[in-house]
Amino acid sequence: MTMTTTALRVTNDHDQAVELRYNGEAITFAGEGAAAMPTRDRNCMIMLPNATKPSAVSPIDNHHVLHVSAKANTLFLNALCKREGKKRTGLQLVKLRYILSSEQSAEADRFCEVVMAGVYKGLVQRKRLKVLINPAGGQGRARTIFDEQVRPIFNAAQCTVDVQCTEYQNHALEIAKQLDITAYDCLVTVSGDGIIHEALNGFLLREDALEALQKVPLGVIPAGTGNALSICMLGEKAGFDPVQTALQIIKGKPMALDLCSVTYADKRYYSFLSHNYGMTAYADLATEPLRWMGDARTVLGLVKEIMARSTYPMEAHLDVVETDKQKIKASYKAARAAAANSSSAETSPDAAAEPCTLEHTLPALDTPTPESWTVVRDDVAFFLTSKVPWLARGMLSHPCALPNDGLLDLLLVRGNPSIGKQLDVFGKVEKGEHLDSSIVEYYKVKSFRLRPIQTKKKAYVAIDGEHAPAETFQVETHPRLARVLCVNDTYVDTCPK
Ligand SMILES: Nc1ncnc2c1ncn2[C@@H]1O[C@H](COP(=O)(O)OP(=O)(O)OP(=O)(O)O)[C@@H](O)[C@H]1O
Repeated sequence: MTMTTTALRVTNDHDQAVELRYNGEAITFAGEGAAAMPTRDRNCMIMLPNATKPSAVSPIDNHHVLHVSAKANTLFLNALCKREGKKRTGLQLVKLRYILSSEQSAEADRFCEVVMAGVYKGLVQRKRLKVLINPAGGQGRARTIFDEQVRPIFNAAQCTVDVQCTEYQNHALEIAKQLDITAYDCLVTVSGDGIIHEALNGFLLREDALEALQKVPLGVIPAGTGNALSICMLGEKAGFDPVQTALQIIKGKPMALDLCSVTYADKRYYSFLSHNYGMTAYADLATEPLRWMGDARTVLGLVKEIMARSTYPMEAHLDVVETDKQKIKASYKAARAAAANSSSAETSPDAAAEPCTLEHTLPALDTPTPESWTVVRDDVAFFLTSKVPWLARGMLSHPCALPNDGLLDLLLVRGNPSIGKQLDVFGKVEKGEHLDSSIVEYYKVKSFRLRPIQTKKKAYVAIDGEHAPAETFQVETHPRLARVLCVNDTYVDTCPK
């Protein structure tokens, strides 16, 4: 269906006429004064409509228009536009100002209304954001990243921004637990995956946990060392970009996320990323004193483990759904296509889905698992389940993971394969090509129980990248329990051929 074009004639301050045209998909500029010379301020490029050079910003598509309004004879148009210049990439905040005549007020209001309805179709305008910044996250740059790159974009979109810095470990959990869920449209984390883990667990400690998780989606600004969720939503480059991720919060739709309950003998909490045992857990946790090395520390840890031919004994009980790699790849492709179809339909993709519940269905930890479950009793190089395809930049460990299929992807390497074969697997993990290796098993599982078997060598368990006891625990997936603002229908396409 083609939409009629709405137009508004304005003038720049050189008295040149400019016609703004909106066709339902983009704003374009025409007329004598359409050209504009960019002038920069500290945080944004302000296009002053009084110069003569042609503007490179037109057309501005719906996705990139943040706000348009008319007030006291001025039309304000805020957008994110491609940066100009050879070395520049990415998006930059642009603010345009035009002059309206006094008779134009009603016409300008109508124009703004049409544009705002179009560029925010199906979305919440002027979101009320609760922003949690971890000043200790990443290299301690979260506050600066937010103030310099993110806040100006939220302001330009006329969002209400309520900022709070986390002051100690689990502070984000406390804040989410107490949050007034009627006051906010989104809980934004400015840090790494650790703060997201805390916020989700805070929501889950509430009496109204389900309502809170559904009503207040997460928004993710990557400012930590590990930003797995952000990478999975936007890719390795844009997922690390504060501007692209700020736009995602403004223009994203809530995407359902499965969560997992993790049960130990004495506690239960929730995870959203991974459950890790063996050399991959060692590489993550035992190398923490080498943080100064950056990402290289985990590579070093893995190489050390492979060279030492380390194995870790364990007993795993698995509620297996699929073990055939080709079938898993085929259903991954089908699920991606289905997500795209349902999001292009008029009804929201969530409408067709089963309502989520918080019910725990697994047998107690000290009772046997169902007979239908598969038992793996073996020495393993590692046992790594994940809800996300990328666990870190350059680590596409679970290329068939989906945000809301109700399943975990298990990556398993048993026994003690040759050093060459193991190095080959880790060499290929960057692009997810390790899946086809003969030593890699890749399953879809619904739930599992893992019993690490103690030996003289210290064993590590990492849950969502954090230390967890190397004791028996079980994990159950809870489909579609949380929501996160995402500009795509599902995670970016990661499945190899
Ligand atoms: N003010 C604070 N001072 C110290 N630690 C904090 C503070 N606020 C939050 N934290 C803790 O910082 C930890 C790391 O947070 P997060 O994972 O989000 O960032 P990160 O840079 O990716 O960290 P890491 O590399 O440790 O995973 C969390 O355990 C959180 O509880």
